[in-house]
Amino acid sequence: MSTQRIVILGGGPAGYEAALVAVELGADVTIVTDEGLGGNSVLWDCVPSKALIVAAEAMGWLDLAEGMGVHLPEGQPVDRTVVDFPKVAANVLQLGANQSRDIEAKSEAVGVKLVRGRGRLSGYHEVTATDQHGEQHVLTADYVLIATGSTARVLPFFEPDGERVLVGQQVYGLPEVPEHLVVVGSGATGAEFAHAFRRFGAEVTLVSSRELILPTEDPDAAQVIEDVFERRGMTILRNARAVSCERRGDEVAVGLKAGGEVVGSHVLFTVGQVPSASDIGLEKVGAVVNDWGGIDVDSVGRTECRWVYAAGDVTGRVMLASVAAMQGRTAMWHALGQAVQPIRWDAVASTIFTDPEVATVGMSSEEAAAAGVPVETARLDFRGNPRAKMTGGVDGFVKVHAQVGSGTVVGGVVVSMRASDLIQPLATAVQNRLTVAQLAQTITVYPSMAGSVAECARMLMARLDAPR
Ligand SMILES: Cc1cc2nc3c(=O)[nH]c(=O)nc-3n(C[C@H](O)[C@H](O)[C@H](O)COP(=O)(O)OP(=O)(O)OC[C@H]3O[C@@H](n4cnc5c(N)ncnc54)[C@H](O)[C@@H]3O)c2cc1C
Ligand SMILES: NC(=O)c1ccc[n+]([C@@H]2O[C@H](COP(=O)([O-])OP(=O)(O)OC[C@H]3O[C@@H](n4cnc5c(N)ncnc54)[C@H](O)[C@@H]3O)[C@@H](O)[C@H]2O)c1
Repeated sequence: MSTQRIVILGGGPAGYEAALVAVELGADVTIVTDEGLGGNSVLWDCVPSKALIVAAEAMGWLDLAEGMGVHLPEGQPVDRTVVDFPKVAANVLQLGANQSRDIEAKSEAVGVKLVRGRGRLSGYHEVTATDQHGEQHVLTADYVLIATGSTARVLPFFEPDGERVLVGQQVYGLPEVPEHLVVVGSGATGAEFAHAFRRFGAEVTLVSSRELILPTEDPDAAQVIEDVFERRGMTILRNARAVSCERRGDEVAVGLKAGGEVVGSHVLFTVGQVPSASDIGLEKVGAVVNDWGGIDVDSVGRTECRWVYAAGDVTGRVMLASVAAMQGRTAMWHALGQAVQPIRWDAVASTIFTDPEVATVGMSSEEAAAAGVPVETARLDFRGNPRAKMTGGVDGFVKVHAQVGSGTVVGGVVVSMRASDLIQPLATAVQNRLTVAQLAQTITVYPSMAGSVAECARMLMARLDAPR
C-alpha cells in the first residue's frame, strides 16, 4: 500500500496528537498552523492560565502561613502591591512557549512536517497554506484533519481593547493587578480567572447569569466554590446578565439586564468559546456546520466528506484539551485503517482549577437518570480527613455514583486541593467499569486525601448491599 498523505489544519492538542499517531502508523504528515505547536491550549489558554493560578496560590499560601506560625517580616501586607504582575505574566507565557518548543522538537524528531501559515481546503484532496510572507503552498492529501480550535466569544455590546475591556488571552498584557476586576460569565474560564485575581489581591465582582456559578458542574461542588469565593471577599452577582459595557476614563461600567450597573477598573469577558470553522473552505467539501457553530462529525470524527475529519474545539463538542487530543488520535486511527473505539463521552474527566479544585468524571446522577441508569450516590466531606486538616483544605468532598444492581462506578466528583490528580482513581474505575467494591478494597496511603475516596466507596458499597 502506498504511503498515506495526511494534512492537518491547526497545531493544538487535536492537531499535534493526531500527527504523532499518524506518523507512528507510517503516514506522511504535514501540519499547517499559524502559531507554535500546542496551539491556543499551550500558548494562551490551558497552560498559561494554570500557571497563573499556581502563582496566585503562592499568595494563598502566604495567607495560610501566618496561621501556621510562619510569618512575613513585620509590616509586609499580603495584598496586590506585593505582586509583580508583568513578571508573573512573562513567566507563565514563557512556560507555554517552552512547552510548545518541546512539542515541536518531539514532532519534528519523528518526521512530522510543519508549514507555518493559515490553511484552507482549496479543492478535491487539496489544501492551500498561505505563509507569513503571503506565499502559497498547495498540499495534496489522502485525508485532511481540521483542528483549528476556537476563539473567545465577543458579544455585540463590547469590544475588547486589551487595556480595560478584556478577553482571557489579554490578561497577560496587564501592567499590574487590577484594582477592581469585573468578570462577566461564571463558567470554567470566569471562575478560574476570578479565583486567581482575587488571590492576587484584586477586588473581584463575578457576574453570573445563573442562580449558581459553574452551571454545568455538580451543584454541591458549585456551592462550595461560591462559599469559598465569598469568604475570600469576592462579590457574586447572581441571575445577572451583562448587556452593555462603557469605558469612562479609568473605569468601566457594565450594564445589567435587570437594570443597574457594576463599575470596576477593568472588565474581563469569559462568555464562552466559538469554534473556528469559518474561512477554511468547508463549502468546497460540503462539510456541515451545526447550530452552535461546530463542524458536524460522526463518532470517529468524519465529516460529511469521507476524506475530511475534524477534531477538538472546532467540532463544538466538549471543549477540553484532553478530549481534543483523543478526538484527533481517534480520527487518525480510523483514517489509517485501525480498529477504533468511538470516544467514551460518558467517561470524560475534567477539572476546574479553582481552590479547592472541582474535578469530575463520567455521568452526574441527573445524566444517569436521563440515560435510564438507576444510580445510588454517596458523599463524604473532607472535613474529617487528617491530610485535609494539615493543609487547611477542609472545604470540599468526594462523591461517587454507582449503578444499582451491578455496583459499577459510573461517575464521581472530587472538590479539594489537587482534585485534578485525585479524580484519577475514579476515572480509572469509570473507564474500566470497576465496581465500588473494587474501589473500596484498594489499599490507600495514610494520611492521604485518596483515603476519603476509598472510604466514600465503602459507604456506597454498604448502601448498595443493604436490603432495599
Ligand atoms: C482560559 C482557558 C483555559 C482552559 N483550560 C483548560 C484546562 O485546564 N484543561 C483543558 O483540558 N482544557 C482547557 N481549556 C480548553 C482547551 O484550551 C481547548 O479545549 C483546546 O485548546 C482545544 O484544542 P484544539 O486542538 O481543538 O485547538 P487549539 O488549542 O485552539 O489550537 C488550534 C490551533 O489552530 C490554529 N489555527 C486556527 N485556524 C487555522 C488555520 N486556518 N490554519 C492554520 N492554523 C489555524 C490556531 O491559531 C491554534 O494555534 C481552556 C480554555 C480556555 C479558554
Ligand atoms: N479547566 C478547564 O478544563 C477549563 C478552563 C477554562 C475553559 N475550559 C473550557 O473552555 C470552554 C469555554 O469556557 P467558558 O467558561 O469560557 O465558557 P462557558 O460557555 O462554559 O461559560 C460561559 C458562561 O457565560 C455566561 N454568559 C454568556 N453571556 C453572558 C452575559 N451577557 N452576561 C453574563 N453571563 C453570560 C453563560 O451563561 C455561561 O454560563 C468550555 O467548554 C470549558 O470547558 C476548560
